[in-house]
Amino acid sequence: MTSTPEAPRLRAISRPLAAAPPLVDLADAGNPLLWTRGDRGCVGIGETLRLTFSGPDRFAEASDAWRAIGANAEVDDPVRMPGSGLVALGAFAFDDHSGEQSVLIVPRILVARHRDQWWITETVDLASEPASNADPADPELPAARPRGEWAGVEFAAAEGSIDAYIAGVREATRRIDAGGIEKIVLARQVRGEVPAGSDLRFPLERLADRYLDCWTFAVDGLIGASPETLVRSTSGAVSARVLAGTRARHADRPQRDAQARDELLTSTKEQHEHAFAVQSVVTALSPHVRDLRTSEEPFPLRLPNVWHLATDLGATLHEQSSAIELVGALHPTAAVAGTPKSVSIAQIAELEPFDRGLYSGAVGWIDAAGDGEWVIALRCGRLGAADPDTGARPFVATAGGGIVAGSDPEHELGETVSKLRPITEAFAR
Ligand SMILES: C=C(O[C@@H]1C=C(C(=O)O)C=C[C@H]1O)C(=O)O
Repeated sequence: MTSTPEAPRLRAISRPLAAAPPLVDLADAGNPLLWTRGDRGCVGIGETLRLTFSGPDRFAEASDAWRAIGANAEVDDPVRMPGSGLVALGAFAFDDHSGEQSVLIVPRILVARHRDQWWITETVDLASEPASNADPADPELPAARPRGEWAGVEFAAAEGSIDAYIAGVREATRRIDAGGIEKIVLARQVRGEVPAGSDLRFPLERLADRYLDCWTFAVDGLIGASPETLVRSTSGAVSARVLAGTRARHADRPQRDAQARDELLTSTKEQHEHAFAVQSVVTALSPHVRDLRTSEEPFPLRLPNVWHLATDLGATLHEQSSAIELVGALHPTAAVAGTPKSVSIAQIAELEPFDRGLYSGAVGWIDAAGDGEWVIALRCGRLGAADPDTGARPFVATAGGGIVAGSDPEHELGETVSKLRPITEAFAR
């Protein structure tokens, strides 16, 4: 269901900038809207439009709504880059039946950077701002607000949740042994509390500085740094990165670390699981693209917390599919659901005692041309509503992994600890 039956009339004005402060500095301290990796990305300040979606058709409805908004918009964009002009940032829930809403947010001001090119976009809703309609002015770069407090967040697993996770992994392997399913991705959660007045730019800056091969994001309270590009679609070029297979890093013991990497590269089980994950993305993407190619051998992707087995895909878009349509076609991949897809989704609903919400859904951005970049919402947590007395906000982080025949529950638990590290460390004091 979309929350706006008729497309609003938006006006977006983009202008090049000579330079700007670091994107993180410009973000709102309490409700950041950010998408960044190295010398690229964007930050949103204020909100002109928020669309919400839910249910099994959330991607199709979002794609249609965005197309209508684009067709109805006045866009003045001499910058002409992917991500200039009218842009929305968004986050989509994992499950068709999630109680959490998927969103597209058009910020009032968007400051964006692509290497040494900077630009600013201001988007207004013409219905609610008739005065500015008469005399459109160039957008002004807002000043970065001074940093506030960061007292840190400590995380804990809810009582019984680790036992429940272990029992879930055991039951998943039992069901896999019984046949009809090869892989089920199971996750668990830890919870912390963000004190009132905390400046979320502290953890965001840590994520962005440490996880250089990841997209650091903050959209509607979903905060994290994901290594897995679901799809990037810019000017007809489509790419994706598939991850499956994980080992903890041993950054202070180089030999042990190299051994972990080699184990991952030579394990038949991991290679098999990885091939499945790649195949699921190839199958989903094929109807929309031509010249689909993959990196030859899975390569080891080194992140500060884990090694992953990775494959990069590239292709050419052969029809007018928007980035959100591609996301809808790909989601959920075997990396976050399992194989076969529909059976594994049903198993997750039975075996995980919580609604995943936006975790393992998709987070990214789309522009008026339908170009965009979306990652799988991993290595992240979600802020909840503030306590009316204390102002503190709950923050729930989720991480999981693929369970296959022979998976060891303790080992899987350890893997979730490694995958939670980006968040637990970035949010620490
Ligand atoms: C499910 C997660 O990660 C996914 C699962 C992986 C695995 O099972 O090896 C590896 C990378 C991700 O595709 C997570 O981080 O929560």
